[in-house]
Amino acid sequence: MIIDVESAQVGYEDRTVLRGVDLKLSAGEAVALLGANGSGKSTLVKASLGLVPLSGGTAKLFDTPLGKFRGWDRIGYVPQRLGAGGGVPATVTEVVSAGRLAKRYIPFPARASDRRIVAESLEAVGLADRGKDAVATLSGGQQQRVLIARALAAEPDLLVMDEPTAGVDAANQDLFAELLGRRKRAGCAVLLVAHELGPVAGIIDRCVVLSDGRVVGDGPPRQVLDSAGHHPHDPQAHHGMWSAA
Ligand SMILES: Nc1ncnc2c1ncn2[C@@H]1O[C@H](COP(=O)(O)OP(=O)(O)OP(=O)(O)O)[C@@H](O)[C@H]1O
Repeated sequence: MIIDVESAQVGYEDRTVLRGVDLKLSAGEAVALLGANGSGKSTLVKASLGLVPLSGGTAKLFDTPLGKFRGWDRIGYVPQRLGAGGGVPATVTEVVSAGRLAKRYIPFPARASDRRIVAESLEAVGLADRGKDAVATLSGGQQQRVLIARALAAEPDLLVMDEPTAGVDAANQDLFAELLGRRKRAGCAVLLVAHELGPVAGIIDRCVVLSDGRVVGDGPPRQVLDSAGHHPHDPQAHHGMWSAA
């Protein structure tokens, strides 16, 4: 099992945000994490990676309890949004090259093999011609694609992406889906937080739906989305998610 979270509980200050959540992800499997704003999707992702502490339950990565896990170079993680950034204007290529850091001791100058995969990753997200540009000069959607390219450049065994296609246009979402499919076929496990599946729907094996810190659906996309689409209590909360799937 690549991710194995059982009965996870997480709270911020005095608020409970995850209330006993299970999440399992196998090699070569792609899971979409769905749910309304504030349902706990990002928190579950962070808890799975040890970025927020569990107050209850257990979490393993690659069959290893989080506390003992050392294989961070096997994981590509794209957080929700690129931070506002400090004073040094990083270029697009630098940010993507950082995805190779975990693979080696001395980061620069990059080896030819590193440069090749950085270039391929940029090409795959449609940014081949922007490599020398400062990241800050890119649009929000383009910056998001820089982070996606960085995660891909690390050739991870687990890709975790929090709303990777927010702000990415339709053509590039197709490209992204294709790329994700390729990684998956190479045996990579994929965990995706999404509001809408869009073009990515075709490569998703399973959807896990969160509501108020609990799993309320877990199964093949069709099945989960159909049943949730007929949810009697809160149709508005899921509006848009179903229509795209
Ligand atoms: N660092 C934090 N400190 C305090 N509360 C937090 C923190 N991070 C998240 N929360 C709260 O926890 C709840 C779950 O947030 P989370 O980001 O996990 O949800 P989400 O499903 O990913 O939402 P969204 O779709 O809006 O990103 C929200 O009510 C949020 O305000």
